[in-house]
Amino acid sequence: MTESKIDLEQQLAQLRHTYVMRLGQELPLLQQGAMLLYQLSDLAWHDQVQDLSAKLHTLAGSAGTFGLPELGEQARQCELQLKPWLVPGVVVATTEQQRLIDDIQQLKLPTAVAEYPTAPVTVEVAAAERAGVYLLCDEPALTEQISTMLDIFGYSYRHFSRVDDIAQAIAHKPPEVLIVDLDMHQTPGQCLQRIADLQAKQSSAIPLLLLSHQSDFDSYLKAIRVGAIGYFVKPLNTTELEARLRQQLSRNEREPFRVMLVDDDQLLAEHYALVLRQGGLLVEVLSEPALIFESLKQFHPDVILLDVNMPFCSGPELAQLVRLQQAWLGVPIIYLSSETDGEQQLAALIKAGDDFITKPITDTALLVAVFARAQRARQLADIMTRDSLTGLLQHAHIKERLALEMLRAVRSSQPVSVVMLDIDHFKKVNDNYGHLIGDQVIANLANLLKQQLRKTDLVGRYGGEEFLLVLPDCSVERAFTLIEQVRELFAALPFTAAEQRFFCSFSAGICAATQEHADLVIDKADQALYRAKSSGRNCTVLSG
Ligand SMILES: Nc1nc2c(ncn2[C@@H]2O[C@H](COP(=O)(O)OP(=O)(O)OP(=O)(O)O)[C@@H](O)[C@H]2O)c(=O)[nH]1
Repeated sequence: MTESKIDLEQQLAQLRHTYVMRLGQELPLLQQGAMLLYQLSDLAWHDQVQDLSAKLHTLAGSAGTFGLPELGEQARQCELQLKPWLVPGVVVATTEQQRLIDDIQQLKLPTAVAEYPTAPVTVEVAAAERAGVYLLCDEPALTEQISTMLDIFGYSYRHFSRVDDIAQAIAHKPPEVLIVDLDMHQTPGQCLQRIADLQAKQSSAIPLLLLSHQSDFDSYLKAIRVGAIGYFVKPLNTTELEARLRQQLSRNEREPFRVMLVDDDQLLAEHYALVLRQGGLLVEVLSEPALIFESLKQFHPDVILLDVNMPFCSGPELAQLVRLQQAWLGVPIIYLSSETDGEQQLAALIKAGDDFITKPITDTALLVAVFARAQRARQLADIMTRDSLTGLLQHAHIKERLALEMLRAVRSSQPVSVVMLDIDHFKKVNDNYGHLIGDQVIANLANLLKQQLRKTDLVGRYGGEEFLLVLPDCSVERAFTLIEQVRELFAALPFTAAEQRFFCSFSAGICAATQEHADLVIDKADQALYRAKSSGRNCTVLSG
């Protein structure tokens, strides 16, 4: 067992201990409160019913989370009995009240509280334990095409032309990604069977990218059944293959998903936060709803998890508040609530909010549910701000990010470099080889830029074949060396169209982002680019 897992279990056990201690004090108070029903009438009786209902609701939602599912279920049954009494003016027979009071007296802590069930929070196999890319292909031309792409983009890879050899290598050290040409000398069926045998020996499936000439439903189905995460129909588009490969390999570098958790029950909130953090998510717990806007601005969550029943300000009210501000319209709001009544759930969703997760929930189910929603939210946010051909930031968004980086640079006194980059004689590429091939050239340059620059650098598609780069903490001299390297790599990247091989190049202009307006800085980089074009293209020019 890893140290962090032991640590998690100790922390969860501590929280559970505190919870059980708290219940030891709260249950007798709840029972005394129920006895009061006999003595109260009218408004005071009604207030007491509301108070009991809220306490039973909280107990129903939390007890299961802390390993007391029977107690949670009993509390839920009591809450349901009480529900019709919440209607103003209702008359409740004494026998019915007696039954509820008896049931509430039955709510007890088990004498021997079972050990806390270990949280089966799954952790993926660390990338460091795996080798880079393995390629299985016995066709020389295709192998060369893929190897060139892998070389240029700097992937570490090994090539195999026999299944037996790759099986041995995998047994020694499995790769992070396996690329397989299904049209090897065996039939695709045989090849797939061998891959399935290899996958069966792994503790977690190797991500698989398959190449084939077949594009029927049956072939796709068989592919996903052996663990394919990508399927490429020939003739192979290496740009697409590289983009998928990078997506897969950069999964471990992706910024963690950010979750804001709003719950007035601190113990529960801490428990959920621990579980989510253990699953690799960044969690901010907010117990003071009035601070929501400040927290949103500072934390920028991918998902907001909201309790429904909170004093002073309910979950749906808080959700409506969040939706008042345009900036947070796209952030999904999920209610994490012990509300099981479908109608109440719908009423909350109609006000604001997107989904319900019902408490109690197991740790794994919580992690999976939140992870899936955060991932989807990040994907959608990307679609809204990124260009569909290249996955780069769109014109308006890269300009916005430049302005932000310039502000940050003032605070940190670090230099920011701005690069304007344009593909040379691109009109000719389109005219000679067609628009689709032109698109491929643009996408390839985008991939190369993403791959060569740092995670913190920002790359945008400024215009058709024009790119704007923002490089934080980077002097213009360093930016020059970096862009020259990318320029040389791009100029060496072969493209193929109708059996013809051709090469492209780009020109670039660089300037330092000083304390001017972002538009002026872009203008300076553009003038440097113009000078690069006039001095023969395929070169980089520094502004000033
Ligand atoms: N395939 C493709 N072509 C595009 C896209 N956006 C713009 N273009 C084309 O890019 C070409 C740009 O041509 P010009 O601005 O004349 O520049 P150029 O031919 O690259 O020449 P220089 O920049 O002077 O080296 C035009 O033919 C546009 O139609 C795109 O998304 N896809």
